[in-house]
Amino acid sequence: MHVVVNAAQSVDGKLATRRREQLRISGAEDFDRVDRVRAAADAVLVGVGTVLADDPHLTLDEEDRRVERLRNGRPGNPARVVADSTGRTPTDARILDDAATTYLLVSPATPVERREALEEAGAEILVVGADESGGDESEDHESGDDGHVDLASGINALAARGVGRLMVEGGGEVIASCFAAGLVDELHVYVGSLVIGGRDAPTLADGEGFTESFPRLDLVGTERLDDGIVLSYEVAGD
Ligand SMILES: NC(=O)C1=CN([C@@H]2O[C@H](COP(=O)(O)OP(=O)(O)OC[C@H]3O[C@@H](n4cnc5c(N)ncnc54)[C@H](O)[C@@H]3O)[C@@H](O)[C@H]2O)C=CC1
Ligand SMILES: Nc1nc(O)c(N)c(N[C@@H]2O[C@H](COP(=O)(O)O)[C@@H](O)[C@H]2O)n1
Repeated sequence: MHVVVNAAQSVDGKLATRRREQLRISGAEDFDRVDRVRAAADAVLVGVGTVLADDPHLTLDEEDRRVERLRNGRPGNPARVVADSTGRTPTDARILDDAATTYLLVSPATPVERREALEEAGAEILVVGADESGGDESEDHESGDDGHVDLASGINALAARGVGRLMVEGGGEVIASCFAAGLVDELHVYVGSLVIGGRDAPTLADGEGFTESFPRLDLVGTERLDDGIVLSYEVAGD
């Protein structure tokens, strides 16, 4: 599995405001680049925090790209995936419409009735184990969260369904977990020319943070878009 993380942040590393409301950090040129990255992916993954905050659709904006995928025997849109330990995705979330397959990675703690309601709403439920290493409930900022799914197992389940290239769009908790589990191959960060500030605002990699064995990156590209810059990295080998 090849995992590509993409996010837009302010100069001070924030993905959104402390109110966790969606914020336009980049502009039209960068959204077109994001659409290209999505078009190359078999699936796009976000955390349920992003679903609750942004209600994203996670489909392609450009019809030409959808047509090209169909011509190549692929679904018009990449599949959508939510890391959603206890099935908190609302049944009327935009990602549950029929524009693409939507997988919810839930833990065994998700009640059966909740799983059935989400399936009824259009989701394919993949039950994967809980992450033993992360997800300290006591530190989970007012999220009502109760544990994290094991993303490595989730990725294996996706691979078994034909996903070979996964784009991770956020938010900060899920990106941190991907790095902590050593799953990331590429990182693309759009740095917008603004300061958001706020110690409680989400950053590119939240979670517990590293005190050693920091993920090291090789800077492989820079591109000026809109009024900001895209930094492209590959994750360095050992
Ligand atoms: N600027 C950007 O590019 C983006 C910004 N955002 C912003 O990020 C914020 C949402 O980010 P977060 O609150 O960090 O939520 P998140 O989207 O990272 O979701 C975290 C939640 O996912 C669930 N989860 C299940 N398994 C997990 C695992 N293994 N690791 C981590 N989480 C797991 C937990 O319930 C956890 O609370 C919103 O304000 C949104 O607007 C989100 C995506 C992109
Ligand atoms: N790349 C990027 N630039 C910004 O300025 C942003 N605010 C975001 N946010 C994320 O993009 C997703 C929106 O998806 P849809 O347009 O609904 O398909 C969502 O995950 C936002 O958090 N990204």
